[in-house]
Amino acid sequence: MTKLLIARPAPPEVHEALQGFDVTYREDSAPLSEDEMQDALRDYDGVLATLGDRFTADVFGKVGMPRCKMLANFGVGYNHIDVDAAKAAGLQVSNTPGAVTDATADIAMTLMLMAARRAGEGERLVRSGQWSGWEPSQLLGMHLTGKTVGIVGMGRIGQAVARRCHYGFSMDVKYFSRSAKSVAYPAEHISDLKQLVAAVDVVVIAVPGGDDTQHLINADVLAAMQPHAFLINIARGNIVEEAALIEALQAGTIGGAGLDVYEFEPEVPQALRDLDNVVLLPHLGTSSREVRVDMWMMAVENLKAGVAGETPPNLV
Ligand SMILES: NC(=O)C1=CN([C@@H]2O[C@H](COP(=O)(O)OP(=O)(O)OC[C@H]3O[C@@H](n4cnc5c(N)ncnc54)[C@H](O)[C@@H]3O)[C@@H](O)[C@H]2O)C=CC1
Ligand SMILES: O=C(O)C(=O)CO
Repeated sequence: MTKLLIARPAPPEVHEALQGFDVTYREDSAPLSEDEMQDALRDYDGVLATLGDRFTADVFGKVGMPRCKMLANFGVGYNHIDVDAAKAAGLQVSNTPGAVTDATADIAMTLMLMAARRAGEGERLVRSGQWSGWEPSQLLGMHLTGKTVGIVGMGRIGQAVARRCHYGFSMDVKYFSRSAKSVAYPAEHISDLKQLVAAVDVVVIAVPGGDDTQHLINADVLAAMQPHAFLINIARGNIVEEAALIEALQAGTIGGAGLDVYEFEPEVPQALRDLDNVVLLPHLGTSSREVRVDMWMMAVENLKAGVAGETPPNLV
C-alpha cells in the first residue's frame, strides 16, 4: 500500500481525501527535525511537508536514493526545499500557487494601512489605558488614497496587491520586475530597484525568498527610499537585510514598516519589537480557514498525482 506522511495536523477534508492510502498523520505542529526528514524520505512514498521543514541538499545527500518520490509542499514559497537536490534524488516537488494569492495580498493591505495609519500604535494606546480622548493632532499618519505604491516582484501576489491599490485606493502603481507585465490598469515598469523605491510612498515586497533574492533590500536600497515611505514585506524574511532595516527605522530615515515575515523566523529581534514605527505580524499571509483548506486540498492532489507516477498539477 502507498505510504504517505502528512507532516502537520490536517483538517478532516484531508483525511477524507486520503482514504485508501496508508497515511501517517503527524500531530506535531513544529517543523520536522533532520532525523524525521531523513526517515520520511526513506520510509514513505510521498510526503506532504511545509514551511520550516528544511529539506536541504545535506538531508537528501544523507539519504541517497530514497523510497519517497513526491514532496508536496503546503504553501507557494518553497525556498526551504533544495529543489535541485530533490530532483537529483528522484523526487518531484510541488507547491500551492494561486490558493494563497488573495489572502496574502489582503495581509499586505492590512500591513500597509496599519503602518501608514499608525493603527498598531493606536491599539497599544487604547490597551494601555492612557488614551485621553480624540484630539486633532493625535497619531497623525499618512493618507493612503492617491499615493504611489512600488511593487517588488510583479507575480501573482504582487499583481493582486497592485489591483487592490489601484481599484481600492486610487493609488498609482509602479513595479520592479525582470520583465514588463501586461495588466488591465496603468502600471509603470521600472527596471532599477533603487529608482523604484525612491519614487514611491509604499514599497511592497512580493518576490520569492531564497539565494537569488537574499538581501535584495539592503542598506543602499533602504537609503534610497523617501523619509516618509513605508516598507511592507509579505514575502520572505531573508529578502530584507533586517539589521539595516532596524537601523533605518531607529534613525527615522524611512517612515515605517509592516512585516509578516522575518529574516530568522520565528525569531523577531528585540530591537524591532521595541520600535513603534513597525507593524509586526506572525506570518499571517494565508491564515484564513477557507484558504488553508484550499491549500491542503491542492497539496493533497499534488501528492496523489506524484505517488501515482504522474506529473503533479503544480510541479515546481
Ligand atoms: N506571508 C505569507 O504568508 C506568504 C508569503 N508568500 C511569499 O510570496 C512569494 C510570492 O508568491 P507568488 O506571487 O505566488 O509568486 P510568483 O512566482 O507568482 O511571483 C513572484 C514574482 O517575483 C518575480 N521575481 C523573482 N525573482 C525576482 C528578482 N530577483 N527580481 C525581481 N522580480 C523577481 C518573478 O518573476 C515573479 O513575477 C512566495 O514565493 C512566498 O515566499 C506567499 C504566500 C503567503
Ligand atoms: O504559501 C507560502 O509561501 C506561505 O508563506 C504560507 O502560506
